[in-house]
Amino acid sequence: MTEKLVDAYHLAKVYHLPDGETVEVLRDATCSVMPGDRIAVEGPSGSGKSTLLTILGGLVSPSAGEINWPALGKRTDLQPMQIAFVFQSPSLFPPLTVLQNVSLPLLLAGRSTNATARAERLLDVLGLAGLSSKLPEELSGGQAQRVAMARALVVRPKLLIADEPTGQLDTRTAMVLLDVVLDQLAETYSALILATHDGQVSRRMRKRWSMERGRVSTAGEGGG
Ligand SMILES: Nc1ncnc2c1ncn2[C@@H]1O[C@H](COP(=O)(O)OP(=O)(O)OP(=O)(O)O)[C@@H](O)[C@H]1O
Repeated sequence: MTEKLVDAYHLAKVYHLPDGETVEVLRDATCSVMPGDRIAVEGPSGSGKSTLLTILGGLVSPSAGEINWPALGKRTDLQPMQIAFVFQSPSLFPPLTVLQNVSLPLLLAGRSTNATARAERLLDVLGLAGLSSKLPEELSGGQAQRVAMARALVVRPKLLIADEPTGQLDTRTAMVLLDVVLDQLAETYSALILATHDGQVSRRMRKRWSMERGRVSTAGEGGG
């Protein structure tokens, strides 16, 4: 039987603000992710998409509920090789070149053999080879976003979690990026969870979850 990558029950996330107020930004979220899944998470700004993604990826603990990663192991086993993230604002290391940024996760994980060659190949398929020796400060927002995607893919993660990864891209570039990402993930039957406001991007996913004021509906699982 194929094991789930993520198995989450009745997740909630509550923040206690300095003024004493309590905000419940995630409520009763039950969902799971299987190998090979393609999931779009849609919903208005502030509905809780980023919160859900960081919890599913093990970066943030829920205030209530239960989450497990049956096929991946314990929370401490998840990063950097099993679950990779692309954050809303690209988080490249300023002093490192593009090529160094992309190969870094492999070096940190002790997989230095062929790290540079793998990073170069990914930059090439993403159409970014010409940027290899540039520093992050020399990149446009969209270029930085695509470099961050290369850095996430370089480890061949079992699950890629991407928070609005095409937000700064024109539609054509976004679609080309998505083609490459889906091809790369298909090689290892890896899953993708992607938060997006872009209907064209979300239509490329097989499943669609929608969020509204902290609640997630997975009714769109059959779609696409
Ligand atoms: N650390 C925090 N402390 C307090 N409130 C927070 C914190 N992080 C997020 N929130 C609140 O949680 C709610 C959900 O935020 P979240 O970033 O998950 O939404 P989102 O759907 O991803 O929004 P967007 O589409 O604008 O990125 C928002 O009201 C936000 O202000």
